Amino acid sequence: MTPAARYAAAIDILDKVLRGEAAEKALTHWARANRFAGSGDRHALRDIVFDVLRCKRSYGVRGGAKTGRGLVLGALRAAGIAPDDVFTGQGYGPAALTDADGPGAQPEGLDALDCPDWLAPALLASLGDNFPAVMQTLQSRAPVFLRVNLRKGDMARAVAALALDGIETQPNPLSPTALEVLNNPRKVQTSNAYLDGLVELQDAASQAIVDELSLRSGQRVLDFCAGGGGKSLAMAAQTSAQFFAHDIAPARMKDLPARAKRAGVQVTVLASAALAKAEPFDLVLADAPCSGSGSWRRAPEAKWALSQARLTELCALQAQIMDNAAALVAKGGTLAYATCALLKMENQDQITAFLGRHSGWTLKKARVLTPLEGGDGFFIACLKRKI
Ligand SMILES: C[S@@+](CC[C@H](N)C(=O)[O-])C[C@H]1O[C@@H](n2cnc3c(N)ncnc32)[C@H](O)[C@@H]1O
Repeated sequence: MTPAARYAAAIDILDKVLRGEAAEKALTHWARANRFAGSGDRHALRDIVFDVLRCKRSYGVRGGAKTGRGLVLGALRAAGIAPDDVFTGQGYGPAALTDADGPGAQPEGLDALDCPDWLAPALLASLGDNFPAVMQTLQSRAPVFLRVNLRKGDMARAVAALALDGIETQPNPLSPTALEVLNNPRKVQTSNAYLDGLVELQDAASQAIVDELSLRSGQRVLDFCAGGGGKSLAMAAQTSAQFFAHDIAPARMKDLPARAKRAGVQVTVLASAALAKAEPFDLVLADAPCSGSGSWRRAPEAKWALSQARLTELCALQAQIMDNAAALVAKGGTLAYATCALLKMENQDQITAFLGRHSGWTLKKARVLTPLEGGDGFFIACLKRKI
């Protein structure tokens, strides 16, 4: 496909996304209907669509319309690419520009930051002076990070193994196990280091959160909201403890046994009904569902889809999950509450409210990471239950 044809396809896909279809689905449908397109075209198209969605608001202003065509026009203007070179009306490219497309405008204020109006006060209150810089960081693609599985080898071995497959990496200061992928990120999942379980795809801040848990051998550890099991695996790679994974939606954990096998670690999957028999645990991690505001670079549609009603619902669910998880912690044990959210109401305020609801718990430590540190935005707090 020519670059112009890719932009034309992106316009069609973006129009579907604007009508409510999920971007991943729209991209998959497009690929099925256009089997001539190779993987290079599909990847390039995906990059265009997600780059645009991150900056949907500012590109709409630059392009003069909140349509697929307007957004792509805005993206080209923002990147300094002459729109006439793409909107040629030739071959499979988008129709030539007319007066109706208009000159667009320079985005300012919340337009320029790609920040939803209703969320700006809460984000500003949570991020303070960092608000503009964080919002600007969320306009760009996230780096790709790997976690080196110390059960299988050290950092030097992982770097060398990846280099043999043409993947250059460099250690990242967020975690002693984190490597940033510098080139060929799409080769990772077919590399020997990945297939042998020496590395796993995981955001560096997500790894830093696990580093905060001070895991010790012999502990019984429950990942209460395990999802795909990313944090279960990171925890199990750190020490020889007994690791358990649970999620209210067990299907989310379906790949966990195979991933644990590849990583050379043991994680026991527990159904909700089995929790009562398995408790108490020395450490329960509650990596709760949240706004995902710390990972909007990876999932930009979530930024625009979040509503006040959904946020209120999430906050109530987070409080309920903390209460449920706390009931599973042994006396003297730890409840670790984590989110990939930037909002205080999902983070520090939840801890304050928990301590107000429950006596006999103390806050041992808390850490806030924003995308300014390089990885996703994350929050973790460790609460100790009295003996
Ligand atoms: C942020 S995700 C977890 C991500 C995962 N820990 C990881 O590192 O890949 C939150 C998870 O919480 C689960 N969840 C939602 N409500 C829950 C509940 N009441 N109890 C336990 N898990 C719940 C969701 O199904 C979802 O998989």
